[in-house]
Amino acid sequence: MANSLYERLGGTDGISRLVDDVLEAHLNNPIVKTRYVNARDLEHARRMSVEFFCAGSGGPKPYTGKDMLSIHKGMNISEQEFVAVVDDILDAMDKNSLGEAEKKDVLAILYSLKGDIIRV
Ligand code: HEM
Repeated sequence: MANSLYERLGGTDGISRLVDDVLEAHLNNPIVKTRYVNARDLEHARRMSVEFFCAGSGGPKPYTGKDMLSIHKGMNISEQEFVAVVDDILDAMDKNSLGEAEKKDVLAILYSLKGDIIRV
C-alpha cells in the first residue's frame, strides 16, 4: 500500500468531513445520543477527534488531546455503545465513499482501543 491511511481518508479535509458525519450520526443514534447531547464541549470533542484520526492514520500533526483512557474513564461505556459508535463510523465511511480496505484499517484501530474505552 503506497499511500498512508491518512492520505486514503482524504487528509485533514476528508477526516473533518468524516468526523462531522460521525457526530451527526451519534446525535441521531438512540443507543448513544444522550452521551453526546450531554457532552461538556462537543465542539472541542469534534476538533480533538479530527486531530486524533489525522495523527493516528499517519498525518503530519500531533494529537494534542488526552489519551483514550483518561477521556472515557468513569463514563461506564457498554459493549453495545462501543459497537454503536463503531457502526456509526463505518456507515459514515460508506457515506463518504471510502473503500473496504480503509474501513478494515479503521476498524482494526478502533477495535484495538476497546480496552481503554469499555467499562473503564
Ligand atoms: C471507538 C473508539 C472511540 C474513539 C477513538 C473515541 C475518541 C474520542 C475523542 C478523541 C474524544 C475527544 C476528547 C476531547 O474532547 O478531549 C472523545 C470524547 C468523547 N467520547 Fe469517545 N471515542 C470512542 C468511543 C466512544 C464511545 C463508545 C462512547 C460512548 C458512547 C464515547 C463517548 C464520548 C463522549 C461523550 C465524549 C465527549 C466527552 C466530553 O467532552 O464530555 N466515545 N472520544
